[in-house]
Amino acid sequence: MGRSIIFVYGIAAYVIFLATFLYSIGFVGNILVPKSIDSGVQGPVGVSVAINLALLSIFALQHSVMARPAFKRVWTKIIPKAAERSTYIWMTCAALILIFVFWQPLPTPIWSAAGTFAGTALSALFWVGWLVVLASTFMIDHFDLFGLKQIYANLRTRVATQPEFMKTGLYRLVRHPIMTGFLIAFWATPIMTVGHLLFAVVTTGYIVIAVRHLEETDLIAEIGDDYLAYRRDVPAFVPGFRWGR
Ligand SMILES: C[S@@+](CC[C@H](N)C(=O)[O-])C[C@H]1O[C@@H](n2cnc3c(N)ncnc32)[C@H](O)[C@@H]1O
Repeated sequence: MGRSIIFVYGIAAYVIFLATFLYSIGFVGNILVPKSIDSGVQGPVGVSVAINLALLSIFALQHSVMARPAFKRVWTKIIPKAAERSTYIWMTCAALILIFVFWQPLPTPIWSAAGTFAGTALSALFWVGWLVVLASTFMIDHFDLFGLKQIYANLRTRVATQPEFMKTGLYRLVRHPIMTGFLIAFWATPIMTVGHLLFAVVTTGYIVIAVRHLEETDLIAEIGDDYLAYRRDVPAFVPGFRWGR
């Protein structure tokens, strides 16, 4: 691939990511989008649960495999190194779009606080969650995380520098603020349906397992004692809450 083609490919990945990110907010929050987590007609419960679990598994598999250093080493023998992160973003968006299109609604409410103070507070918390996600991406390295740094450096015949290990800002409070933001956004809803609960439970399980057993294993291998000390001192997801260490 020529440098300009890689650049356009990476910019397109970022644009698609922005659209997918915005759609995710609407999908989880049942806001504005034509197809959301609770919209549509319910089918047989067993079939709906099986389809939804399959969709979430595809996302988890894509995310877990493509982010591993060993996979990247092999993968970048096939595709240009500068396009690796953008390709990861393309595939992440594809997995998310599959969820948006094929998700089966299970709209029976578990709790309903709409129109109450608690409901308003949960709606506000939902937005706080997404804001925490976005802000945290800028605290590590937003442009590296979404491949723009790599494609720009490549365009200028350079190699992008590695992002620094971050321990300040929200990363001083918790080790995984992006995931904390997602957890808040997925659970804070004025109306919790069976489908939404399935989504929240499965994504929470995946986040906890993947972060501890995959991402942190890679970070310890890469950073070593500095990360181990950070892990000792800073909780995983909830500020001041030691259980999440
Ligand atoms: C999707 S981000 C999630 C980061 C973190 N788990 C969170 O929830 O905020 C994954 C990337 O962040 C990087 N990362 C995780 N913790 C970091 C830190 N403290 N400083 C810099 N990069 C970090 C990982 O190496 C990985 O490439």
